[in-house]
Amino acid sequence: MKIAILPGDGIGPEITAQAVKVLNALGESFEMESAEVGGAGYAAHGHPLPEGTLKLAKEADAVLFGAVGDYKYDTLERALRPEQAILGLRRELNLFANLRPAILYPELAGASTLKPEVVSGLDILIIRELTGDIYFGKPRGVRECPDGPFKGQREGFDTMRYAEGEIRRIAHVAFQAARKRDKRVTSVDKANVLETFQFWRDIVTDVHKEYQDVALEHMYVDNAAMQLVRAPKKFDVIVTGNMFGDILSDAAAMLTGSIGMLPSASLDANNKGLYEPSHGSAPDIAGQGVANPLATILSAAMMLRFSLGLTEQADRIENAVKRVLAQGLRTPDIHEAGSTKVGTEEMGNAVVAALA
Ligand SMILES: NC(=O)c1ccc[n+]([C@@H]2O[C@H](COP(=O)([O-])OP(=O)(O)OC[C@H]3O[C@@H](n4cnc5c(N)ncnc54)[C@H](O)[C@@H]3O)[C@@H](O)[C@H]2O)c1
Ligand SMILES: CC(C)[C@H](C(=O)O)[C@@H](O)C(=O)O
Ligand SMILES: [Mg+2]
Repeated sequence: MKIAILPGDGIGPEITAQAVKVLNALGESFEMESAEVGGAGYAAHGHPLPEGTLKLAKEADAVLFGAVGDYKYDTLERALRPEQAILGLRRELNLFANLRPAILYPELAGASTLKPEVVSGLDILIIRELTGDIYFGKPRGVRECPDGPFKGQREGFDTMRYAEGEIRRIAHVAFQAARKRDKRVTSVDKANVLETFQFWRDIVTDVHKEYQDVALEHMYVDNAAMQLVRAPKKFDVIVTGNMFGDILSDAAAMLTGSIGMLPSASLDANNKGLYEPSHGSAPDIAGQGVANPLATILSAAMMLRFSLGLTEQADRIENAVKRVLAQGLRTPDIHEAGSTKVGTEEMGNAVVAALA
């Protein structure tokens, strides 16, 4: 089984190294090959998603991705910015289904900024559509404003759009995932204002006819953001579009104690996938050896489960993470009084040591 390792920028290489160490400790014979991506891709090959990196990602059975982004590249033309690498991979590999599970490990109840009784037992699955919406819609750009009080000035614009088939396939993913959980789906939209999301609501409602054993509710995104911090345990599966999913999943991450705890799987129609933490390259802490590697290690577990069919090995990693948390080991982002502060590498080593 071949795994493409794309560490990227900032804390990407630090956290990916820990996940690789854990994978190597499982006793399987994975073939792993690394390549530059993001700012590192631009620096080495003049492009954030170099041809060789894309080829490797396509031919591998799964991709383990760190993070991309570096403020020093923010003034480059958009096509050359690090973030284009992850967007390009999602599009080129057809990774339309992004699964972001927000689970609160009981040991971290005190690390969340919300009261323990609000978050304890939290287990929600955010399913974010990943290859459509305003992220990829065309036309986009800066043009001369055609009318209204600002006529003649420059205006920035993007296009929000969803094709029926794009909504149908992500709705199926959500209903099928719910069947394996608490059988409840909340579809999050902005149907009260946006044509795209009235259409989204209509299509999700239609797909739901095939899943009458699953309860469906619709919720506006502003209310969903509020409910996520008011009573997050009310949710089971949340399905939403690309942009709303981006925002809500960062909010959900904080319920789990830290964004450094939230893994993700980005899947195509055949469960081939790219696995990455939900957070970014965290330039503010890069190179300090303090980043939390658990979201990346848990993403590697998702990779074993969804793309490589190694369920038992995935369980081993997830159980090892539970053990290190029970031992009281904490990177600074989840540290609280009475726990033992460790760095990125120590945390990775502890997970390896805790593999049963
Ligand atoms: N998929 C990706 O590669 C991805 C995702 C999000 C942001 N980005 C990029 O990352 C760069 C920084 O973006 P940002 O600051 O808005 O978001 P970020 O997620 O990188 O960081 C937000 C905050 O969370 C902290 N944080 C993130 N991951 C952490 C971890 N594992 N352990 C401890 N703390 C952690 C950071 O220190 C920072 O304070 C930008 O260039 C952005 O475009 C990339
Ligand atoms: C870096 C950026 C393109 C990306 C996104 O917006 O999808 C990130 O925020 C994420 O959540 O994976
Ligand atoms: Mg994001």
